[in-house]
Amino acid sequence: MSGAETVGEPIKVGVIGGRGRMGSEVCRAVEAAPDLTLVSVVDVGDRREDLVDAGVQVVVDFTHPDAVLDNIHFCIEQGIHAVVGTSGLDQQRLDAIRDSLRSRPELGVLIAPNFAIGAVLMGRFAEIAARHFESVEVIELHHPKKADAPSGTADHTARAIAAARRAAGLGAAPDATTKESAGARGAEVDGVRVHSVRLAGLVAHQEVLFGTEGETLTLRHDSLDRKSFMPGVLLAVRKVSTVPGLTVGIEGLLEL
Ligand SMILES: NC(=O)C1=CN([C@@H]2O[C@H](COP(=O)(O)OP(=O)(O)OC[C@H]3O[C@@H](n4cnc5c(N)ncnc54)[C@H](OP(=O)(O)O)[C@@H]3O)[C@@H](O)[C@H]2O)C=CC1
Ligand SMILES: O=C(O)C1=N[C@H](C(=O)O)C[C@H](O)C1
Repeated sequence: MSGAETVGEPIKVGVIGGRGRMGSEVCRAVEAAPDLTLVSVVDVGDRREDLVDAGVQVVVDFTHPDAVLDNIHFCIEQGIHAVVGTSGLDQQRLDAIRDSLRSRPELGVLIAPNFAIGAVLMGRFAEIAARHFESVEVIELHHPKKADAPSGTADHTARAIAAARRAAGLGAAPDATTKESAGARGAEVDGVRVHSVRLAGLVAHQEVLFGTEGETLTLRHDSLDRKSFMPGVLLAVRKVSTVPGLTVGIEGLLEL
């Protein structure tokens, strides 16, 4: 099944990880959307085949970095479009998804490190700023139940900044540290330092700090509620069948 955008008929949506923090929010958002219908919710211990039995056209996955790749392969095998928010899909895993999609070229798999419009814009602004500053560091701050560090968003931002710096001919950011406690300078992602904070009370936040002689620029985004991700998720659900193949990020759907 692949034609999810049938005019007049609600798109049949299934959610994997539907009892989690994000998955339950997605279920509420889908149920409130008149053009979508929630027909299957799957979590740990449930049969993924229920998605197929329910005639799901688009699956939304918010599960765990260890589970997501297998779920995507399952969707492709079953001919179901997939919208994926789960983090942990590195280049090697993205290549495996592209391989898998070769047998089903009509299907769309849309993976977004972050579905919040402010976070997407912050990434774009960071790319623009990157070539103008000799120094840059990323700080991501999240709730303490988050499974992975650094966050998928921070990883994506750091790699985009690194690519922009390379294109501008910038070398490594200055850093004369020769003595440090383990972890004090954060993780290095494509040459960019990324610091991860886990703190009760937080949801999902990121700062990108730029510096050059005599000035600094700080970009900051705050998701204060998981509802912030829902417009992006619903947009992806509505559009995924129109963008066959693998799409990373919702920038294209937002025409950014
Ligand atoms: N792209 C974006 O905009 C966003 C992405 N995320 C990402 O989404 C993912 C989920 O985050 P969050 O909702 O906070 O996490 P939760 O732990 O709250 O939810 C994940 C849910 O998936 C379930 N689950 C785990 N493995 C499987 C599996 N194999 N099959 C079915 N269900 C499974 C979990 O069950 P159990 O608890 O029993 O393990 C849990 O109910 C993370 O990778 C996070 O980084 C989060 C927010 C925004
Ligand atoms: O786990 C979270 O909460 C989030 N995960 C995503 C990530 O790893 O970047 C997106 C957002 O930061 C919230």
